[in-house]
Amino acid sequence: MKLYSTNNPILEVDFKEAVFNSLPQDKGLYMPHAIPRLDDVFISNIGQYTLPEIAFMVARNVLQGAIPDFDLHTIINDAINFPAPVVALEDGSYVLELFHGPSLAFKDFGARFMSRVMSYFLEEGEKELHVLVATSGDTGGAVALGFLGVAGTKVTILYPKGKVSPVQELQLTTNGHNIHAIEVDGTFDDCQALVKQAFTDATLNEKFRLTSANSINISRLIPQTFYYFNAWSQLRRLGKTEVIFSVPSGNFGNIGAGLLAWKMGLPVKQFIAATNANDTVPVFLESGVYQAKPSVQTWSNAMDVGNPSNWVRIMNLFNNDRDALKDLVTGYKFGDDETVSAIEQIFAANNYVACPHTAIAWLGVQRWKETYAGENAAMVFLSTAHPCKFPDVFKGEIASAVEIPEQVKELEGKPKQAISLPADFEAFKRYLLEN
Ligand SMILES: N[C@@H](CCOP(=O)(O)O)C(=O)O
Repeated sequence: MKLYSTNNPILEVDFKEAVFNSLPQDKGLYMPHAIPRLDDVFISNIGQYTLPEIAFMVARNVLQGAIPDFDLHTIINDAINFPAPVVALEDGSYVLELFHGPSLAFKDFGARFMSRVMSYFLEEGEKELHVLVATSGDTGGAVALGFLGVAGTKVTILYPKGKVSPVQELQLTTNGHNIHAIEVDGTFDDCQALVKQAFTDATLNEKFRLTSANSINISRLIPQTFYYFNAWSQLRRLGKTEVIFSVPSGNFGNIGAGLLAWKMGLPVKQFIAATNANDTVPVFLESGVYQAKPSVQTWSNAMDVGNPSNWVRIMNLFNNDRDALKDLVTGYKFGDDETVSAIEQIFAANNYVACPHTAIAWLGVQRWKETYAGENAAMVFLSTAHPCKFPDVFKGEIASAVEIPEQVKELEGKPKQAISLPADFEAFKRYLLEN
């Protein structure tokens, strides 16, 4: 498998180098030179395969031998050891539940696969790997659990102070060992900018072996393709012949993975990129003007991203042709009031509690159905996080209906371990050098 930089199409690095570098020096993002189509027979018969079997076939197809089959099997069976069911709702739509992993968010797919791949590639006696990650809520917890105790790694998580939910904060800050947390007085975009700047800083790169666990790292994105294929497998078993995915979108890694899956031959009729008030992409799709803007805080905090990192990858997949992209991707934006009302409507119609991000994806389905009356495709909205991560959002009987999983109960009372920093690169750099 060879990868290029979105800023330099003739660059060629192998998978291991892309995983450890995270970002090319030219500040582009790595993309595979070839995204081979999966065998048609496999896709036609996908309904007979399990999630780990699908994950293996998909990973092998894209990695092209970068990890030998036996080792890839081991990595996948260890990493993807939780289900991702498609659940039919009373209103005729389907919810793809991606929150059954240890951190209760879809990020477990990427973080667990990535940590095992890095550990596989790390050789004994090599310099410690310093993993930097910015989070607006869910990535941090998944990365913390994915890397906790992984020999030869040290993780630093940056999160925006006061802008993640209390459960998310506990997931990030109570691990100890090789996991360190910094609360940054700023937004997620500030955290992401600090991490990106660290990769281009000569002193830091001399002293540390830095890598990123955000979806800018290609090894985070590949495993997120697995659940799209697995959803299609479940829909085929239900006799469905067409699918539309509505994806709650912030940093655009999730929908980016869906588009990679589509490139590999997954027959998707349409993707809906559903955002909150952080609407950089819907505005671009509508107007052609891409204007990154400071993120604003919403109830769907993990999607509070004003400058989505993966957008460049998505444009690249479509040769920067907005019209071609618009044939497959529709952008919708929804406000907090609509989100809260969607949570109430979903509960009233289905007795189902959706987290705010999930509710936005459901709203995407509703908007599509209003626009295209008589749509026959299965409408699947992605549920990216367990509702218990957002207790402040729910009231009354909805709040009472939220089940609290064991791993959240266990977090109660654990002391927060985080240091505070301003959104200032020199302060961050000093912290890294002194610690
Ligand atoms: N929504 C994310 C933001 C970081 O995105 P990533 O997919 O690049 O890790 C979060 O929950 O932290």
